[in-house]
Amino acid sequence: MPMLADPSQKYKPYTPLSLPDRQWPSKVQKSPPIWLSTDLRDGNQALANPMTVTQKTIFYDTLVKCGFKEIEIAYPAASDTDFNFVRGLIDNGKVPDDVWIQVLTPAREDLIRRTIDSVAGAKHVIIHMYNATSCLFREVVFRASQAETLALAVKHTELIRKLTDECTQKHGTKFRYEYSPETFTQTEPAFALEICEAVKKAWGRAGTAYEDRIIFNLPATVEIGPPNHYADLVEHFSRNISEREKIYISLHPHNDRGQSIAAAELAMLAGADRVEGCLFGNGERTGNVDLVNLALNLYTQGVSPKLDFSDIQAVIDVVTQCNDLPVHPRHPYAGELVFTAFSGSHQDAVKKGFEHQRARWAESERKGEPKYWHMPYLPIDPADLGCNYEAVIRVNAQSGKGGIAYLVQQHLGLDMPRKMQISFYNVIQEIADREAREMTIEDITTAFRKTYHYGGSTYEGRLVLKSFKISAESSPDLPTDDEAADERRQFDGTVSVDGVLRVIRGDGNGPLSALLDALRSHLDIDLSLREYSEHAIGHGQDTKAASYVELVPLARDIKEIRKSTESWWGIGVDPDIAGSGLRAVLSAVNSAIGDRALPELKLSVGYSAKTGQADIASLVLNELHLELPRRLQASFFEVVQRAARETGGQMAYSDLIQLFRDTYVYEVPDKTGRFSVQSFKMENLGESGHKELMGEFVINGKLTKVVGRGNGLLTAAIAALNEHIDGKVSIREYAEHSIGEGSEVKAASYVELAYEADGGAIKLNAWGIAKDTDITASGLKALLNTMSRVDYLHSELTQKK
Ligand SMILES: CC(=O)SCCNC(=O)CCNC(=O)[C@H](O)C(C)(C)COP(=O)(O)OP(=O)(O)OC[C@H]1O[C@@H](n2cnc3c(N)ncnc32)[C@H](O)[C@@H]1OP(=O)(O)O
Ligand SMILES: CC(C)C(=O)C(=O)O
Repeated sequence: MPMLADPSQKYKPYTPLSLPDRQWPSKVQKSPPIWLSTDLRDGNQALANPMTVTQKTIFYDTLVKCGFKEIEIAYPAASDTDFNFVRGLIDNGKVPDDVWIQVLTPAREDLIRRTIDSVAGAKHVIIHMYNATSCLFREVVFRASQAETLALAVKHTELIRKLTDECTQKHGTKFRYEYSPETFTQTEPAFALEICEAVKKAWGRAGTAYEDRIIFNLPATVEIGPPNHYADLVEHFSRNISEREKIYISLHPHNDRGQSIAAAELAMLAGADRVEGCLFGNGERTGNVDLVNLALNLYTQGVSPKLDFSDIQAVIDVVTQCNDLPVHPRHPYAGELVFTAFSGSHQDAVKKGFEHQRARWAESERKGEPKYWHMPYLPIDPADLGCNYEAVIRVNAQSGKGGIAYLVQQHLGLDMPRKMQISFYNVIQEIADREAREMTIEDITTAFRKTYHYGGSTYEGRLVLKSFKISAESSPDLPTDDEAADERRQFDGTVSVDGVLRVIRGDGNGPLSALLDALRSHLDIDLSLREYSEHAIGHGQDTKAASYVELVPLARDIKEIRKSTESWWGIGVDPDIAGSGLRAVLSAVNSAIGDRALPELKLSVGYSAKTGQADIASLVLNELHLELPRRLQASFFEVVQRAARETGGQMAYSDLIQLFRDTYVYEVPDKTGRFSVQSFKMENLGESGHKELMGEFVINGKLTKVVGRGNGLLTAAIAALNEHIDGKVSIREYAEHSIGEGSEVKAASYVELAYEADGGAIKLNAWGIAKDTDITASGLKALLNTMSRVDYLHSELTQKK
């Protein structure tokens, strides 16, 4: 049968109440009502599978934990399960002193007696009796007149009064009474008042104290009209019932029209003191009013509801398991999706909202003012309900850059610049579109890591920064009288290129352009810097720098840089700001080069070959793991050039490494045996910070006891050495680094000595190298190795003379 063209022929509208002086529309709710949870009332829960005693107990515990002080725990006469549940709570002392348990009974003597038996011995009990009072029910269900209906209510109220008095005398149980003219909203308002007046009189002991007030519960048993109608009926009742001060007016809205929340809120303004309902709106048919929703509506108006949903998920878990009904994903406050923004514009607003709020709250804190929640699209702070912000922004093909950037910020701590956000958004869009699904946090962070080669060895690109030094010294290749040269920066570093270590160097206006210069000259990578930004991550000692760069194809000038349509973004994080910038450059470079072939490290060098100092240093690094200081690279380069010239051309790679070992007596026996360390020990000399070295060195081939003082090991050793050699040595440069990791780690030391003899007639510089598990020993050995080299060079010089 189709829907009717004229439904007025089938459905009658509600009958409005004439209440021209209604007060409720201009009132504002400033305090919470008394809450009554009716979740545990049998029948009202209307569950296909009523709860077991265990489930009811778990639910009850949750209600107590949330702060309910009045809980309708059963319709005890309905079943043994309910009766036993009530007894169990009482007998096991599970009812806190400040909680009133409520039990429901119809107006039938046998059921009333069993109901009161069920609660005997409890401390605080509300007996709730109901009979239907509307015209429809009177005619159809009870076939009773108004007078008979009233008499039924009065008679059973009197019975309850008698039985509860007896119970109080016998067991000390304190009783309150609640009466419901069921189907109140369909009952003639005057008759509802009349029957309640009669019930009040029959009860006979309503007083003004909380414990003495009679409760008139005015149910919208079936929601038949709009919320304003319910409010009118409640205000009419509230204004006309006698001894209002001895009464709590309670609401019991159902949700047949989907307006139970509005009905409850307006009826509270109309004078109600109390609300009955269920968590998340469970209940007969469309449910009872949702108490969580109502409470949190008050909360977001700045009114404490005196109910605690700080861990709302725990409450949802209990309720869904006990009711075996889900909470809808879009359910106010509780649904899985209610704090979630999928669409780009919402995400953008939320992200901006959080940023704005952070600043606003800092200002409020400074001024000692409240930190008000004021967020686009989020009426409540999810954190107040124990939810984190993880679900606030979820990403699918409809999401925008703002949301994605927010997630990257939340999960990786990285605050991408706006243009990079757009660039990364395109990456995510492409994946979301291709895979036609929601992108998880993991999808997004993994895509970020892969795109920018960020976050550990798994995501490394082809080029990885291993070590670097930025110096302000002007390059030997640059004219030293050029003033600009002094302001320039020089990059010396080691970069792994497709797994092979390369020593590269370059210079520029700053560290980043110096690195780009190095990449250009050593690896034919031609890129220019277009944008750079940075921010700190973390606090105190753990602070790191995050840098972001945008690179474009090599451009001649700023105009060309700006115009470029092609660009690559990179990110770098490092405790050192220069390090983070350099890493960001390499991150972008890795995207720019893709899988393009890069010039390989040349494997043969020679006088005529184009191999430079850095290439030779790279070979030494790959073979011996030694990161030669810049000046040692230059020195060894000269040695190589000379050797190549002497052999008339190219030099094999293995010969070059052997040449290095022999030159610096590195990991080969010193054939002359003229300088070495046999033993040594160091002592601190009081507070001066000076040290004394005592030891046995082989000096000029003789085992010699030595003693020397200095402000460190090397200066003390130099002092000792100078006592036993012709001429004098002093340290020109010292460098060290570790080789390997963990327990395998070793120290490599490099010493450059300046030597002077024959009253200045002989002057020479020499380098020495040593490796040891102990950093002190490696330094000392390097010094003595250098002495061997000095000795060798000296004798070479003397022979020439
Ligand atoms: C609106 C609500 O949610 S009220 C709560 C609903 N919850 C329940 O009903 C709990 C579960 N109910 C039950 O277990 C049973 O109904 C019982 C045990 C209470 C009673 O069972 P029965 O005696 O078999 O009666 P039955 O279930 O048929 O109830 C209908 C009878 O109760 C009468 N009745 C209904 N409501 C009331 C009332 N508030 N006061 C007095 N009598 C009532 C009806 O007029 C009818 O009487 P009749 O048999 O003389 O025509
Ligand atoms: C018993 C009454 C209060 C009831 O549940 C209703 O009318 O919905």
